[in-house]
Amino acid sequence: MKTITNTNALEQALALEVPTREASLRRDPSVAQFWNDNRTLLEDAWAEWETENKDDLLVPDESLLDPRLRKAIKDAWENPEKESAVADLWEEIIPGVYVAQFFDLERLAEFRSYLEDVVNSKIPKRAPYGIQLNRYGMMLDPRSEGHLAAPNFQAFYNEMMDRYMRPIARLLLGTYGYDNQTFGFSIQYNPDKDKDLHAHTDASAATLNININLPDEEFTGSEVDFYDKSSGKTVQTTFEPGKAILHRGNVPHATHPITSGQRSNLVVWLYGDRMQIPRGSTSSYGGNNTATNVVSAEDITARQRWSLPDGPKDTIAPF
Ligand SMILES: O=C(O)CCC(=O)C(=O)O
Ligand SMILES: [Fe+2]
Repeated sequence: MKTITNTNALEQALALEVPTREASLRRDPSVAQFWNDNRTLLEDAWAEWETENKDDLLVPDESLLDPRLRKAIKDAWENPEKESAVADLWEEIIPGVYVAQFFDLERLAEFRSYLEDVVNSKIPKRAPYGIQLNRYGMMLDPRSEGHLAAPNFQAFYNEMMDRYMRPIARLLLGTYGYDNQTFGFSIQYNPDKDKDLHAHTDASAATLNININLPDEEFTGSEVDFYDKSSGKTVQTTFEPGKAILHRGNVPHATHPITSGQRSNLVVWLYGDRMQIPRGSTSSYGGNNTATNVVSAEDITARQRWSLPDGPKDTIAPF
């Protein structure tokens, strides 16, 4: 059997005519069609881009992450009974919302320059338009068309989701049973465009929102409010370089307008098969679900938390 490999996918991808922002915003059927029709071509183009530039491109991996977090995660995978050292790195600011250092500040500039290389590749990428379109963002998960399909990036993304986010969410938020599936995108706020995000909940069991601003990239405004349903209080958080917020998707949150500078974040989600999220969760966008088979968090062992889901990844994308 003859297999056809696309040897000039990169060239072809660069020649594509990308749907306009207007068409994307109005969810014109031609937009989804464009990304679907070109899925394989774009994936091939990313692979070709990576090979062609292998001498200059960073190979992103977990060495970009905070050393203390890395050590605690490594120890917990080796011996799940040591998982409390991971929990100790996260500060709970309200029920269901935690903060920790995620990226290593020493390495963040390298990762940002990698993302700049990604943008400069000019390979068409789809911006996230879940709740509002964020024109400088991109889709990270293979379930989303037009995603950042560079194989080395995908390896890093999977490592982040499988080795870090899922067991941490199980440990802190009790998501076991509702975290097999992954989703992710990046966003960038700036004062002229895409400056805020109105109040919403996520269609996720857990959301990990990681700031990737460099220490000299200051900004004002852009605080994120989280609403604590149990006390009726709102907690205001300000992102710092490399810091991550892990929250239950059902905690209502909203982003204040950014008033100067820019803020860049990676936002990644976990949820269950068929987009299930724990009972009682409702979401203002991206989902259609309520779950049935609630597993009590107390019945889950440390060994179960530090394990990979055995089912396949599905292909349904929230947006
Ligand atoms: O302003 C942001 O960083 C987005 C906040 C958000 O929607 C989230 O963390 O889910
Ligand atoms: Fe959100």
